[in-house]
Amino acid sequence: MNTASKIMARTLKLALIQMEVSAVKAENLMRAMSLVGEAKKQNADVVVLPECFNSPYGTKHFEPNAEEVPTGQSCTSLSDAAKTNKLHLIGGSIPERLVDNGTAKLFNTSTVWSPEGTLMAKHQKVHLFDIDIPGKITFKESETLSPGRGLTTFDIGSWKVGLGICYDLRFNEMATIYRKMGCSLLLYPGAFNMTTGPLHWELLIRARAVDTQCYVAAIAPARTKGAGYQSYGNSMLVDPWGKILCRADADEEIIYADIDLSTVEEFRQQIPVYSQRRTDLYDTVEK
Ligand SMILES: NC(=O)CC(=O)C(=O)O
Repeated sequence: MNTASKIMARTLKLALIQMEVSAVKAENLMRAMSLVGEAKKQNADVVVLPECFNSPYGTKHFEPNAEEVPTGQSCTSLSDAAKTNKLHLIGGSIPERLVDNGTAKLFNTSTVWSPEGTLMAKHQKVHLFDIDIPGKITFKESETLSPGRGLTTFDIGSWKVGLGICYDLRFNEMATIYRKMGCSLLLYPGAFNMTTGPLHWELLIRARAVDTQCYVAAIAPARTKGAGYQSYGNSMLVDPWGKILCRADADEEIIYADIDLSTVEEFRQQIPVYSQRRTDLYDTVEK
């Protein structure tokens, strides 16, 4: 996109990077930067990395890999990659260390970078992944992480984008509020697992798309043999009709799709559920 079309862009080419993540941060950063370069060669306008792209996903990995935003090593690499390739880059997520009232806290944080390499937005995972399915998976992000306190939107061309991280995808109220704020695209870097992923991942992504009449993308790490947490993978982008436009399997892959604001507008006109809501009978938070 040149500067004029950047301001007005109604169509965008998205690249979702389902990358392999190892225990070596420097290796992950180099791999991510090289994959962003590859997406640029395919003319992507917006590139999205997965949740925890700089270190394995797991409570014991958060503290040793945590960095300050935006001064840490991972943010520096993301800023450079966005600037070098002149594209919008959503940096999946990283463990963020933030000193709050003299106390150091950790967050699961996604950063958004402009084609000039500046930080446009940051989202701290709002809903922490605390679940207990006996014999299958017990995970308690709240043992090490603090929950984010706000919702996050940003603009690319004519698009307002709403950002969430993984477990945030399960909360339809959050997506509904993004719709009320004017979003047409929702992005969820996320790492579902082999218990919840097969049944819920696609279902939730398509449900959020149809509920909000937005494009919805979810971007996972690739599944890595021997990793403590097995990512379901299956990154995908779904249109407002609920149709899957592109989908990865379990391995490392970049998937691409073009999105068009006219599709959002037409669908919203054809099935005008938003204006048909009976807010006299029920409502979520009004914006
Ligand atoms: N990892 C998550 O945050 C969420 C997840 O795996 C699930 O909801 O299932």
